[in-house]
Amino acid sequence: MTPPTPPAPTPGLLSQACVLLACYWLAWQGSALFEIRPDVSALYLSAGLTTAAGMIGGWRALPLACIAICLVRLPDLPVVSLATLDLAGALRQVAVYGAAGLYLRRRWQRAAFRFSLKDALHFTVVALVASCMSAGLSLHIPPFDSLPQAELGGVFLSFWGGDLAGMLLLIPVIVMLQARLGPRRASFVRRWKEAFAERPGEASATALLVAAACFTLIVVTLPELGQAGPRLAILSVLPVLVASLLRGVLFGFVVALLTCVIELAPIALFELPVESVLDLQLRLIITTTTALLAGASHDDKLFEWRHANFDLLTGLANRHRFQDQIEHELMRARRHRHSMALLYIDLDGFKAVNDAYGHDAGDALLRQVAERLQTCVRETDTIARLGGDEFTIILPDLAHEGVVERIGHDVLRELMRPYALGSVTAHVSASIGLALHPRDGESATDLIRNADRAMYEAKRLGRNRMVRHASIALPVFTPRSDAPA
Ligand SMILES: Nc1nc2c(ncn2[C@@H]2O[C@H](COP(=O)(O)OP(=O)(O)OP(=O)(O)O)[C@@H](O)[C@H]2O)c(=O)[nH]1
Repeated sequence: MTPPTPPAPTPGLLSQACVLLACYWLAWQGSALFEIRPDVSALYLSAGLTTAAGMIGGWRALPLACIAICLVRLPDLPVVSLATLDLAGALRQVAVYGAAGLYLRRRWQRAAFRFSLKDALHFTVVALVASCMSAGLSLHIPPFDSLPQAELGGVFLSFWGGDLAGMLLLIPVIVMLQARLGPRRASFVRRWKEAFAERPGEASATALLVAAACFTLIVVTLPELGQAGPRLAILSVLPVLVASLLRGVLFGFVVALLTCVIELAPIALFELPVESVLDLQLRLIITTTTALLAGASHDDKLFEWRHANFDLLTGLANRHRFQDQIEHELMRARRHRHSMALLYIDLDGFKAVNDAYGHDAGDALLRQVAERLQTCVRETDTIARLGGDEFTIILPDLAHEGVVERIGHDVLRELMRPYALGSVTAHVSASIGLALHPRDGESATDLIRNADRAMYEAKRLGRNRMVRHASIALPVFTPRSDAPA
């Protein structure tokens, strides 16, 4: 049996506190950079950070967050006001956004790999409600509680807009960084590449995106647009919409962030006048919400398509896609009078790995098998996992049959190499059944059945070998497909 893998060391409280403090300092400075009216920031990143602290660290992180908020604001505020405004402000923030984070915690942990449309909607609504509550509470905190009635609306809106923009900008970034750049990055990149390879029109989509981005730059930065400028700037949401619909949340959000930077940076750098802070905040909110919702609907469709066509463990084609592909390749082979091969691969001794090292180790081995198979064939060949430890390879456009012998040999050699599974090393081999079109089967059904039979013959003969169907002396199923070579 494998010795249990030691748990990954968790960072200590002190280092967590330092990281949190550094994050709050950055968020505070980032928000201050966009303070376009005295005490009114276009976005308040601290709100998003507190929600993220609740989502990632749970309720234990919240007292720490409260202390961090007070500490980072200390140098920027007169000491007298600290006991009232700052502590009360920190408590308000932690109570509302921390609670929102705790509420989102379970959902976020489940949806760590992607924002589904449902999750994106849910998150947007929670952000909206939390920012409304927080802005409402702010009016009861000094010095805002002594403001005249007429000014309360403006204060409420600037708090609400800044907090909501800050949440919508920051939380998805944190969640996506956590989920996507973690240990599964490699498989994510592979899945991403595969998905792109599958989608046609990539070049025109990119051109469309570049055109939309240029349009935004012109709209947002050209002062000649004069009065129409601020109103037209809402069209800067266009590239975000295009990017999100074409490529999903992650890409859409990157474009949204760039768009927000393009909108905010000139204001902050050149101290340009801003007509209405709320307008600007609303644009940021609309931009980020568009990226989330449009991107999530794209990701949902992609997810469904992947589910229907790919094996989620290995990223290879699944049985359904394999069936489509073999029919398609057979049609091509008949039309061009090419021969085609089907390899039916079943691992030898895989159950023992599962039994000895556990299901997770078995899964890791299957993923490595998939990677190794990919090194043995061309990109145009189709590798599928039919289920369990059964794989198939379709080799279309065969120049001559000797190629199959070589590939079969490569596969056997590759799959025999030891598998490093964490702290243990496992060994398996493979039995391969080979059926060639047209000699070993005209139809997909014949070809699959005959390759499967040849694979069982390889097992019977002692495993770790490839057997060609035509070479087996087996009872005849159909006269044509079982004729000896
Ligand atoms: N880890 C893991 N195991 C799986 C998965 N799907 C099926 N299995 C297991 O794979 C094993 C396949 O059984 P067999 O094909 O009989 O295993 P084997 O030891 O290779 O036997 P031979 O094919 O006779 O050499 C079974 O124990 C299944 O429970 C999966 O997705 N992950």
